[in-house]
Amino acid sequence: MGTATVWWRARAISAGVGSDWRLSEARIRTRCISVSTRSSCCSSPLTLIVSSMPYEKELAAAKKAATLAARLCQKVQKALLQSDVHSKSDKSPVTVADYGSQALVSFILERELPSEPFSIVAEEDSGDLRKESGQETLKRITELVNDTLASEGSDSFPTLTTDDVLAAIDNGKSEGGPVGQHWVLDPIDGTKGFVRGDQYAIALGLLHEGKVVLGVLACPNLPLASIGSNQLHSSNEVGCLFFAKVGDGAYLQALGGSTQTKVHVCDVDNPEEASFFESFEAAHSSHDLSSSIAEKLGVKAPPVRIDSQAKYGALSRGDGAIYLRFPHKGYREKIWDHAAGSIVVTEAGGIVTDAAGNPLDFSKGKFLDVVSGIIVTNQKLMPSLLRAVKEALNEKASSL
Ligand SMILES: Nc1ncnc2c1ncn2[C@@H]1O[C@H](COP(=O)(O)O)[C@@H](OP(=O)(O)O)[C@H]1O
Ligand SMILES: [Mg+2]
Ligand SMILES: [Mg+2]
Ligand SMILES: [Mg+2]
Repeated sequence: MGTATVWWRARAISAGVGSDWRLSEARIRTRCISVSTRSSCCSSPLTLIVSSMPYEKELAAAKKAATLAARLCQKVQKALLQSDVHSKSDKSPVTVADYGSQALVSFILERELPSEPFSIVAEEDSGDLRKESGQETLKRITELVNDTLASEGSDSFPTLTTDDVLAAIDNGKSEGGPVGQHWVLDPIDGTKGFVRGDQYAIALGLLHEGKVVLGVLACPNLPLASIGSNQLHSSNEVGCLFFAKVGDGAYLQALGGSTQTKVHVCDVDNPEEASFFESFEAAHSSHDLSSSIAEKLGVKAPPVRIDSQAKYGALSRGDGAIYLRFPHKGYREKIWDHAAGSIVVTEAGGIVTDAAGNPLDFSKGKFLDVVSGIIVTNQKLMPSLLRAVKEALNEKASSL
């Protein structure tokens, strides 16, 4: 077999696995306990017996970690004190909740999956918390983490010290890359939205050999009902947990707990009926360029501007049809801003590419090198969206 992923069509014979499965070569190697070749009574070329659903326990651990982190963030957002917001060296905001969420997710994953090699590529680091000026903040974060663990209602968690919290945050120093398994964490995506009291997400993905194989998006402020422009809101309840595993579809459940429902991107093929999402912050994505693209495509609805990967979640359940992201010159996208969101959307039937139509490559370390921007939509609209993007980018280049 070559090193490229080979997709097998196989029948998984295991409790709860009744349908056909697509399993990658790597997953077959790690999960398969027995392989029998074609026999006279079997029409499929291979019958695989798998020990368990692939990435099942990783998904359970990721959901638990993201749900607890969301609880911590909700508590902080409710009573956001000025002293809880700090500025990083790049002048972007970071709060006690960003650090607390990263410490909590790192701690839970390592604890829940003790037999697996542990690597996380995460946004925050403990540098500022190790300085004299960071000691009060570190104490506050440690309290928040311990209070959240205690609220789990299980006394099996130890009380973490400030050193434990620093170590858990620094687990996130991994560089990722094309080999092995790496968690990818944005402890709060949309910190500016979080501080404003708006949308944010806890975004956790898993890379296997450079590909995203699992993603969880906790969106504490996203309504459970659609936020699509022409939907009647049937409920005011907020808090969504989106999750997806490769080959298994995308699902949504209430963050507070409920049965899961399978989600699918909308199947609009007429751009006049499509609505699109973009960043709330014009500094993160050019609103001028997206409006030019929307106009060329024939989109009539005004943009829906929300913070964070909640945009990917909303798109995965068909609240809108398109997500446009065009950072300003010189900005390099990071894998934690897209890993979880992209698998949720692709497993819901959507497509995520850069502005030239290339798939996103998560195997190059913490940066995502994309051509011009990131676009997301359904299969039907993608060809015309790509044409509109190309035209708008050419127009912009010739006007400079
Ligand atoms: N100048 C810039 N251009 C594009 N993205 C930026 C940016 N500055 C920050 N970001 C990223 O945009 C993310 C938020 O995206 P959105 O605008 O969709 O809410 C931020 O995530 P964090 O909030 O995790 O830092 C940050 O990584
Ligand atoms: Mg982010
Ligand atoms: Mg963040
Ligand atoms: Mg940030």
